[in-house]
Amino acid sequence: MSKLVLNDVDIYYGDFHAVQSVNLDIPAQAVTAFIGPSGCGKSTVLRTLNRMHEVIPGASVKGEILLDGKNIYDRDVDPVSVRNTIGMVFQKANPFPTMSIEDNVVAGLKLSGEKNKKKLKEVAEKSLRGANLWEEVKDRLDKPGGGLSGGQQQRLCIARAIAVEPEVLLMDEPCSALDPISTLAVEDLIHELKEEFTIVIVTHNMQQAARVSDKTAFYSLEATGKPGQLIEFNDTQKIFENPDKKETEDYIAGRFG
Ligand SMILES: Nc1ncnc2c1ncn2[C@@H]1O[C@H](COP(=O)(O)OP(=O)(O)OP(=O)(O)O)[C@@H](O)[C@H]1O
Repeated sequence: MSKLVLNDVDIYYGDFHAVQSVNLDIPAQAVTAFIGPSGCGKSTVLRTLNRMHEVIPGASVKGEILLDGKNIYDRDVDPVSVRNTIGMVFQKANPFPTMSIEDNVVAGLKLSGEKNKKKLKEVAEKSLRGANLWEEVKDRLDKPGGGLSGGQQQRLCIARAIAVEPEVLLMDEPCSALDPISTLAVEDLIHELKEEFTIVIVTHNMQQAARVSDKTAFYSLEATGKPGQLIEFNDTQKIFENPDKKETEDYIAGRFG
């Protein structure tokens, strides 16, 4: 079943047409990877999926993006509620550095008015367990988030993202700042999280796309200044072993980009 459906999505930064006519069905409880050369619009498409694109001055989106069949760009939809349902994890782990580990995890819940200390503690533990970080931090929950290693900070950010119980998690190169061991820890986590969430991940690392994703969308662009396009979308295995388009094959084989 599709969780997110993009119908004829065009994306702009002011007059610049960054991405052209994307049609894509993102399946529920699976990992979908976005790959393609630099500047083809992977992050731009990702940010339209939870209405983060429009916070950039002059930025706009045309077309429809349906979440469970409802267009998230309809006038009656509150962008804040979209961002609660569709959480995001960024390239660089961005915990609040001086805030305690526990408070980092429940920051979003507190912001939405939750004050019950028992409930906050429960959610913190559940989310840290969910992010495979609990065992490493359970004895120092009151210590600053900034004191964790890079890989731990990224898992802390994932714990923070899942604490508000989203349905979809968007990840923009979540491992690009991590060492190989932390990367594997986050990849294992992504694998577990898809039981519960729909995940969309932008990655430059093709091995990573092949390892973690069920579906892969390959984007490209004809030339700098031209809009990015979705070239091919299919099962990850098919994209990597026997793509339909020559452009995809060239990119996967490292002949382009
Ligand atoms: N805030 C912005 N304002 C104007 N143009 C932007 C902005 N962000 C991105 N762009 C442009 O939109 C196009 C797509 O960028 P985007 O970052 O989505 O590509 P990408 O495929 O994610 O690239 P990379 O792999 O290098 O991160 C590029 O031409 C980029 O310069």
